[in-house]
This record gives sequence, C-alpha cells and structure tokens, in this order.
Amino acid sequence: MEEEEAREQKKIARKKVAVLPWMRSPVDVGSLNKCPLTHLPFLHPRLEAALCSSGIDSLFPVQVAVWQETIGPGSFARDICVNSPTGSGKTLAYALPIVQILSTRVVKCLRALVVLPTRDLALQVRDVFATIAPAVGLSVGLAVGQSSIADEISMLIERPKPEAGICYDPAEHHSTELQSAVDILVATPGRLMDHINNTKGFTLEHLRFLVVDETDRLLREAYKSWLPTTPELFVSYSRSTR
Ligand SMILES: Nc1ncnc2c1ncn2[C@@H]1O[C@H](COP(=O)(O)OP(=O)(O)OP(=O)(O)O)[C@@H](O)[C@H]1O
Repeated sequence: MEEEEAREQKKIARKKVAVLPWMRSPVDVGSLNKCPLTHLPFLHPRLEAALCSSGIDSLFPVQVAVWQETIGPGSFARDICVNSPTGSGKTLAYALPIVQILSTRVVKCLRALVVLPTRDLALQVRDVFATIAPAVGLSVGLAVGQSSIADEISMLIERPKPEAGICYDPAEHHSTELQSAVDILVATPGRLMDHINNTKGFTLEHLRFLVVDETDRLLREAYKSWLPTTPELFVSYSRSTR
C-alpha cells in the first residue's frame, strides 16, 4: 500500500516538473520581421559599426528573437534553445548577444565556449565572432587541432610576463598564474577535452556562456565523453561561485 502511494506521489511529482522548463513558452520566429540595426535596443555602437562594415545593416528574425530574449527590454538570464532552418542566421543570433554582454568585462578570461562537431564549422563560427568581438576589445580563440597542440596552447594561454630585473624559471610557475589569452573559444569536442585534461591554465571556471551548436550531431556522438564533462565543469564552477 505504502509502495503504491509512493509510486503515485512520484508520478504526480514527475507531471509537475517539466523536463525542460525553459522551453515551456517558445517564441515563434516566424512572427518576427527583420530589424534594422538602428532600431535594435541597447546595441553597442561599436558593434553596430562592425556589423555595418561587414555588410550587415539589419538582423534576421531569429537574430531579433534571440536579441530580445537576451538583451532586449524584459530579458533575463536563462538557457535558450534555438531551432531554425539552415542559413537563417543562427550563428550571429548567439554571437552578437554574447559579445555585447562580454563587452563590459574588465579582466580577460575564458567566458564563452562554443562547441561544434567539425573543424570547418568551427572555423566558420570563429570568423563570425572575429568580425564583431575585436570591436569591443574581446579576443577569440580556436581549438580544433588544426595546428600542433603546443602552438594552440600558446595561442590560448598567456604566461606571466617577467618583470624587469627579476629572473624566473618558467618551470616553477604554477597553472594558477597562467591566464587565458582569449575571451571566447570556439572548439571541437576532441580538442576541447585535450585542453580540459592536459593544458595547464585552461579552465572553464569563469565561463558564462556555453553554446552547443549543431546539437543533434554533437549529442549523437560521444567525442571522448565531452558530454557530460564540459557542462559538469561549467555548472559546478558556477554553483560554487554563486
Ligand atoms: N543579419 C544578417 N544580414 C545579412 N547576412 C547575414 C545576417 N546574418 C547572417 N547572415 C549571412 O547569412 C548566411 C547564413 O548564416 P549562418 O551560417 O549563421 O546560418 P545558420 O542558421 O547558422 O546556418 P546553419 O544551420 O547551416 O548553421 C551567412 O552567409 C551569413 O553571413
């Protein structure tokens, strides 16, 4: 009897908790129009200039939707799932709000990580970030295994600069003194895991944004168990710093 009651309670509890609560009220992108940059609320003037000089003078509907949900009036921080057709502009839809939010950062550290299934896709996404991020002083890195791991590490991690007159042995410097050389990292899962496991000074400790692009492909493949490792590190750090 007790067992049956417990089972019933569990069923009720399960009904109450939505699997993905943040997907309860989807925004229909089809109901939105393109929006000229000049009408976009709160857009950083330097980002507007960077977009204009790369030939973009308005945002596509999916980009307007994500902007409204992340930056526009009434927006608030939460997970977002974007589902729209190929070529509809999803990359800029997430890149622009991330760059705008990080534009106020003071100290450089890894705050946004974008994971894609292939090197070519990662390169394309890096290029989109590269058209806007430098305008507000942010740097973008790539971890896709296109170069040797040593070269990649030297692009991602900054070693402390020796002070004038002080000699130091690099071997004695600990990973805590190493800093990220990038604010935003675009990575494929395999290389990402290599850095998580082996690169001194590489940390997701300060991460504010995790983008899983081409989610269906990424979730289908194990890629050295990057899932659940990455979100786990991200979530446990953000919990411990709350
Ligand atoms: N606001 C815009 N104005 C003009 N061109 C744009 C705009 N946003 C994106 N584009 C261009 O539209 C094309 C498609 O964009 P993008 O690759 O981001 O689409 P996507 O939805 O991510 O596609 P996929 O599903 O293949 O990843 C790119 O060539 C991009 O430069």
